[in-house]
Amino acid sequence: MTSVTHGSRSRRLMVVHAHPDDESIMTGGIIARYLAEGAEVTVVTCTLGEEGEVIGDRWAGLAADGGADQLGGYRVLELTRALDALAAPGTSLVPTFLGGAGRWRDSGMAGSPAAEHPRAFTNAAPDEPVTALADLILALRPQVLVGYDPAGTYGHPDHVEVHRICGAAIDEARTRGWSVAKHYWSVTEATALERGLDGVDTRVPEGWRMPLADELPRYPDADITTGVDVRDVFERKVDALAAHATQVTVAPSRTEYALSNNIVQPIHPEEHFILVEGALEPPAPGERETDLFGPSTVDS
Ligand SMILES: CC(=O)N[C@H]1[C@@H](O[C@@H]2[C@H](O)[C@H](O)[C@@H](O)[C@H](O)[C@H]2O)O[C@H](CO)[C@@H](O)[C@@H]1O
Ligand SMILES: [Zn+2]
Repeated sequence: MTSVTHGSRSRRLMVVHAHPDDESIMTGGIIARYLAEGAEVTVVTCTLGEEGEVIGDRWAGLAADGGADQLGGYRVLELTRALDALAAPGTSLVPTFLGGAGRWRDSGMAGSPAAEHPRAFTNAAPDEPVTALADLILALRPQVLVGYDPAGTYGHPDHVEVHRICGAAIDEARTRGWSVAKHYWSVTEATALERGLDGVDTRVPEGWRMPLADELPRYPDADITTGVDVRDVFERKVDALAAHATQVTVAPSRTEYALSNNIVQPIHPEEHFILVEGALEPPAPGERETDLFGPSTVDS
């Protein structure tokens, strides 16, 4: 049966991410905004982030490399805290790990020996994570699914795999009875990046540095189909970033952050997306959607 869903109560959003911290970095605003508007939001995380570097001394001993290899468990706590920060009063949000917590492991940056680990996400049998995600789609029936672009955001192998499994799982779910109405890639808009970095160099926190000219990923403005204003939930997004304290440091200004590489990155008040397929009413050339669900979403 097909019905047109306008009310936010029937809106169901699924965001799919590689590691704990990506959800807040790339989609913290839309998670908080749509939750606050009454939508059901599912944050799928594919690994525990076991291979992350650790900011600061307090938890450095948890790292995989030369440490106790307990960082993954600790990042579950950080993710739980971040999702709490994004959830408006009266709403709740808990982690959903693809395949269950611990099923797949952080593969490390490109070239890392961590990719050889038997549970490494990029070492999985190709169809396993796809079917696991399709199972979640069939169970939760999101009208909108947000994943990553083909480059895997900045080329991280786990991000590239998230891109692959999202497209494949949407296809599999369609054959098994649920059509995701709209599939987006979460990306950074070039102008938003430039605007966010403008003027920051005069107040870069001690030890941080400005990014080199093309160091941070971005897409030309013309490629962006959708921009969602998240200013109303901006402080929640900042608090969620701060919850990932082994991975993210928020600047005193609360308008920039840095990962363990100490490269300044803006915290964006608008989040940008590329609509991949399934648009009921694709935006006219040169125009942009401002709502992932758009004026109406078919809830088939
Ligand atoms: C945002 C993100 O995807 N972080 C990943 C990434 O972490 C980066 C990596 O350690 C890199 O070497 C550092 O320079 C950078 O500062 C880190 O953010 O890769 C990690 C390992 O796979 C992953 O755990 C982390 O979530
Ligand atoms: Zn990541």
